[in-house]
Amino acid sequence: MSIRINPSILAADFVNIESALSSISSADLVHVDVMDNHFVPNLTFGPQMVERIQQVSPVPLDVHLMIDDPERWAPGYAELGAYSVTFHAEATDSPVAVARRLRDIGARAGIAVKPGTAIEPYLDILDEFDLVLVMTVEPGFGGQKFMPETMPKLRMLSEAAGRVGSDIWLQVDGGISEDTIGIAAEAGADTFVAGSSVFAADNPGLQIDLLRRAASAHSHARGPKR
Ligand SMILES: O=C(CO)[C@H](O)[C@H](O)COP(=O)(O)O
Repeated sequence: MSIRINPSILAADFVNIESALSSISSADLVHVDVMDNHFVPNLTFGPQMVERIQQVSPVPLDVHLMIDDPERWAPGYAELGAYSVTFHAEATDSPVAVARRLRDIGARAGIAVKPGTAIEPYLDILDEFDLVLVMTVEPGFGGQKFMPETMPKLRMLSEAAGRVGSDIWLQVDGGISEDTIGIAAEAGADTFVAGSSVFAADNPGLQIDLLRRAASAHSHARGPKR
């Protein structure tokens, strides 16, 4: 199974963003956290900054919208060229409509769930999405502790995706390090967001390799591990 390591620039030096981006050129995508201080109690940046990141990034953008009203805002991130755009299930009553709009524009459409949000309502409509993000911390801040109690959701997603033969990406975000990435890979994740563990490392490129190796050692075909 393909493994993707997506460093989160939330942990990067925003004043030296271009050099931070060049240090992670061996990553698969760069994870870009958009926060509006309404959906989460933190504020980052909006489309103008993301467009600039898109222009200078050596790898495609994986945009994670922690914002209200994704119906209004999400399409703009797809239009500026983000490879994937993920919005929160808790922020909309029309997740399928938002995902279809993102796909129409040409982005991979992702849906994210907070640690306390059930995944069952989405298992039968997985084909509407290209990515499901299971948050492994409460969204809003980097540097938090990985929550292993979120792993049953990944196992359910992995089984459901295996049953229907979907190539959907199963992403985790929050507290991902060499110590925790294997737990998430074992549960079925294939796409890993890592902020502090990559950008606090002396050599972010080497850290990406180490994370990739640790995930690969625990990854297995979709469904329960035999
Ligand atoms: O979405 C996020 C916070 O809401 C961040 O992407 C996430 O927390 C990554 O940071 P770290 O790896 O330091 O936990």
